[in-house]
Amino acid sequence: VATTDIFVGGIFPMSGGWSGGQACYPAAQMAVEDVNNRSDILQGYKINLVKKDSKCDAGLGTRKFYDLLQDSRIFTLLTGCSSVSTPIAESAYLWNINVMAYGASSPALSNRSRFPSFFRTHPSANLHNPTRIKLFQMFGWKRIGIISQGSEVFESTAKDLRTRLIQENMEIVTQQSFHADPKVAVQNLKKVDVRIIVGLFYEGAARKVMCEAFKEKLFGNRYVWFLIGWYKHGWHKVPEKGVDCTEDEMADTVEGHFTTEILMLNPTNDTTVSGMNTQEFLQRLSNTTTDIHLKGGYEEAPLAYDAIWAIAIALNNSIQRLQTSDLTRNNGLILNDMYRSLNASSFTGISGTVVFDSDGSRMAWTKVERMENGVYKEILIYHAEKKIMKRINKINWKQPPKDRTMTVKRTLK
Ligand SMILES: CC1(C)CO[C@@H](CC(=O)O)CN1
Repeated sequence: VATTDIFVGGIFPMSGGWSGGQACYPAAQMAVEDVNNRSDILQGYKINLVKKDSKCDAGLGTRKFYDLLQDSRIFTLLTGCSSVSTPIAESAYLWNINVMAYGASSPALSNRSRFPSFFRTHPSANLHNPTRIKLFQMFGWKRIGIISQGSEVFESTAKDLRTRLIQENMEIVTQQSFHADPKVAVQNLKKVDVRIIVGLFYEGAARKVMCEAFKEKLFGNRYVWFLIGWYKHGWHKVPEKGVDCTEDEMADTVEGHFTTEILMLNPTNDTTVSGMNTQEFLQRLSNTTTDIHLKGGYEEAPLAYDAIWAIAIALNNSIQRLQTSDLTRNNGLILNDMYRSLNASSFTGISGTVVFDSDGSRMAWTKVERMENGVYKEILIYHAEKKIMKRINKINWKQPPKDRTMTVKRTLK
């Protein structure tokens, strides 16, 4: 049977701020191979992934998008990095192209009017916020401080967190932001005696913030820090320019902090739409590249694998309604039909159930860990959309710290 070739563009960051293409490209290739080997999906069609390297740079990514546009057979695109996905997703619909981001976390991308044909298997960074709020409610914390690094993804996340805190009648005692040096921001946190603090910054800045916290004595069992869970293992022990705290001082400061992160690997052992479970996927992935677990984007590889499946399943629905000649970006037929199919996606992927919200963003499980005796302990997982919480381990504290200095009410004799 003659097969019709389908060409999917793929822009992968093989280096740069987030070098996620190193593990995500092999994962996407694996999905292309698996889909092409199935007789029950896209029967008579063969997917071809046309790869470009963006180096996680917006300018280069835009040039690579332009290069892919020279191939008129391409009508769907995979992208990584928020900085690269944003300019592409802003204009792709003008060429009748659907965009599926496996590696873009910026909350700003959840905006249908600005990104009409954008979907992502990578959840928005905002997904951490309902989980943070859930923990505040569990422990009766209503006075919250926020300290964020001045980059778009963290400013947007802080804005969303503020909105949610106000909705929950919680008090934002202060919001401090910084660019390079967090010293003043941390001093300002100390001044207002805030005890529950959410930190939104990259890993390098986290080392600077926590050293300043040590100097301001903004740590210990009267304080609770919420940091981000995707820093690399032992992040607080890595030497950092401008950080003069010792390893022990850093260890004392980070002891007891919580982290939130988005689960990118299906937490169950379900058999997924591909026929594999997560362990089989990880085994096959490790066979594609030596030491792939040390490469950029290893955590996000399931998102890239599922991005291809999301496109294949949507396309499989669309070709029931369209002709092969309609698989082109010369008209809006496949753009609109695939958009409809993607909107209705709901399948069990390696990264969990793949469902997109009305802005094309992925819902997913989040995980809470706490550093106890210098080691991260899994506390619970939480699904904000399903409102399901699964506890894993107990927290090792006598009682939760208070969110303010408790003034003892003097009873008049
Ligand atoms: C969890 C992380 C590291 C957040 O940034 C994403 C990259 C980006 O949003 O540019 C990749 N995944």
